[in-house]
Amino acid sequence: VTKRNPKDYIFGKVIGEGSYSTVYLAKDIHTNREHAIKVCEKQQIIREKKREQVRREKDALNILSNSGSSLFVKLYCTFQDTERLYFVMSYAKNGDLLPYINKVGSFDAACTRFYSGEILRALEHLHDLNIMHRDLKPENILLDHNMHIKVADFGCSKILEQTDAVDNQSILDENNPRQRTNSFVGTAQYVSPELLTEKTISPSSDLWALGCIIYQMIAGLPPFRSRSEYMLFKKILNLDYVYPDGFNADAKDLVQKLLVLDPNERLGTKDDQRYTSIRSHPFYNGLDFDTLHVTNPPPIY
Ligand SMILES: NC(=O)Nc1ccc2c(c1)=C(Cc1cc(-c3cccc(C(=O)NCCN4CCCCC4)c3)c[nH]1)C(=O)N=2
Repeated sequence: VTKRNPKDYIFGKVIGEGSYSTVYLAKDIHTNREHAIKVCEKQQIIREKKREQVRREKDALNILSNSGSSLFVKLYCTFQDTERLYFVMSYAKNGDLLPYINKVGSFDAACTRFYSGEILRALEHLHDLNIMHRDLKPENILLDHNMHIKVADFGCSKILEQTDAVDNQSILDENNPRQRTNSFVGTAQYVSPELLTEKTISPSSDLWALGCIIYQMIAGLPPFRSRSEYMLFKKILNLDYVYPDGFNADAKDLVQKLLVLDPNERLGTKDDQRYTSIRSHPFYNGLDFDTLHVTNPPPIY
């Protein structure tokens, strides 16, 4: 197969922007298929010391693209020219989850169950592949033409190498030193306490973010908010958040079991098979996780 180049695509509107990348809607002139092409400026990557992140993103996307799951954006191909790197990925026509939460203010229980259930299935798949996302938030949960999710943006992801061997089971073992990472990752409102303090890396940090997202689907805003990042981190470390009146009681119980300061005590971290204890929480009563991908999503209104 000949290597693609920018001339194989008609570039359209900008559909995403990052500190060192821009995502364009583009059409492949040979297949007429629409793609999202993430274009990274090489100079910017070097200036921002993001080479490691770009490499991790490509490695994670390659593993996921060959894993057979439709719950993630697929990486079709990559190429480069003198100034830029190009990642050709799936185009999710309906954009990300955040404008939908903002548009309706609050998801009803059926929508919260369905969409948090799809995110849970994505985390089961991701963590079973020893990959952590580490920047899970509504803006990184995309919606395809059928309104099913596709998780995007693996720029903060970490593939747990054999040497790390850090997953929730192994860090339960007292004499297993916690792995430390020196790079702060993620978005402030959704970052877990252990990433703020010991810099521990564990899949459990994505379960904390899931708790924040479930809260936000129902309350309309994330649980921890402040204009100052320092105050925001203080609130996270003090578990300083409140449930609005009328918050679904089962969802509240589930969020309380995910927004736990100790990453080893979060619901799901002791499961032999991920994440049976979250799937069996009363909030998900009646939801068939194994057919979610072929179920028509409930309308968001
Ligand atoms: N950092 C990254 O890697 N980012 C990526 C990667 C892959 C990718 C990606 C980002 C995508 C982002 C994206 C953005 C959009 C988009 C942008 C602008 C407008 C819209 C849009 O109007 N969608 C209709 C949905 N609206 C939403 C609000 C309520 C009414 C209806 C979609 C569609 N897909 C994508 O499709 N594929």
